[in-house]
Amino acid sequence: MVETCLKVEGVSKAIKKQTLIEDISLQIDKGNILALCGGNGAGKSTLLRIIAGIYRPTCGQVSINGLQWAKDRKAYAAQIGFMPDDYQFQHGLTARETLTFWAAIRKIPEPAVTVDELLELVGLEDKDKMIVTTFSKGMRQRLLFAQSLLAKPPLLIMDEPTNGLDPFWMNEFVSHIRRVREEGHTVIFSTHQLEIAEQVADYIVFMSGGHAVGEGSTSEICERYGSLFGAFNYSLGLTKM
Ligand SMILES: Nc1ncnc2c1ncn2[C@@H]1O[C@H](COP(=O)(O)OP(=O)(O)OP(=O)(O)O)[C@@H](O)[C@H]1O
Repeated sequence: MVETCLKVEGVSKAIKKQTLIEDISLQIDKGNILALCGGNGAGKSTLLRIIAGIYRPTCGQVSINGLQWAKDRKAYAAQIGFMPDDYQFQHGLTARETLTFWAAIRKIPEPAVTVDELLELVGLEDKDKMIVTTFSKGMRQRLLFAQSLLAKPPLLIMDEPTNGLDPFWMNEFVSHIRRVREEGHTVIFSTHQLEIAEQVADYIVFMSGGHAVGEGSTSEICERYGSLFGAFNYSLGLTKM
């Protein structure tokens, strides 16, 4: 029987009378990958932050493996690894110290994946003593990706994970995410890179103006609209089919 990992039901968020997202519902079966696609300001990051427990929804609810943030924060937090799109790194810490620091904050005394393994996975093993604030954008992204895997969480939430990656690391990212899925993890990520979504996502949700404006399995969408790009333009009302 297929089990649901993530369930988002009627979620809206307003800040100071401005509606950021409205009445979003979606779900992901365990071991599947969902990509959120949409233009700038569509509401992707807002939705991911709500799922990660960083923002409280104004209404609606989110459950991960049956757990809700409001009812049991600790158990909910243990379900997730979050890769933010923008992060101010702790000043003065090396790459190794940064991962150890996050493991301590998340109370992972013996991480499921060791810091050495993670540094190697993201190709930073020989940069482990470098101060992270001197890293390039792509190197920072790779370190953020590594930290999201620290606890080998059931649900990985990633905001623009391939932003700033060079073509080699973009391919590596695709391989890592496929491996993560093979290990039974569930993934939700946002991206502007439709080719990445096409390569790894089982399911796509298009967002525009804070609403979910189209969704379907990647293969169905590509068959129906010719490509994700065609569906993206259609979902934004840029082309008529
Ligand atoms: N803290 C906030 N306070 C007020 N408005 C916000 C806040 N955060 C985001 N917004 C607004 O909410 C809307 C959705 O923003 P969000 O960052 O979720 O979009 P996005 O789809 O992730 O965009 P992008 O692709 O450009 O990263 C935008 O209009 C943005 O200006």
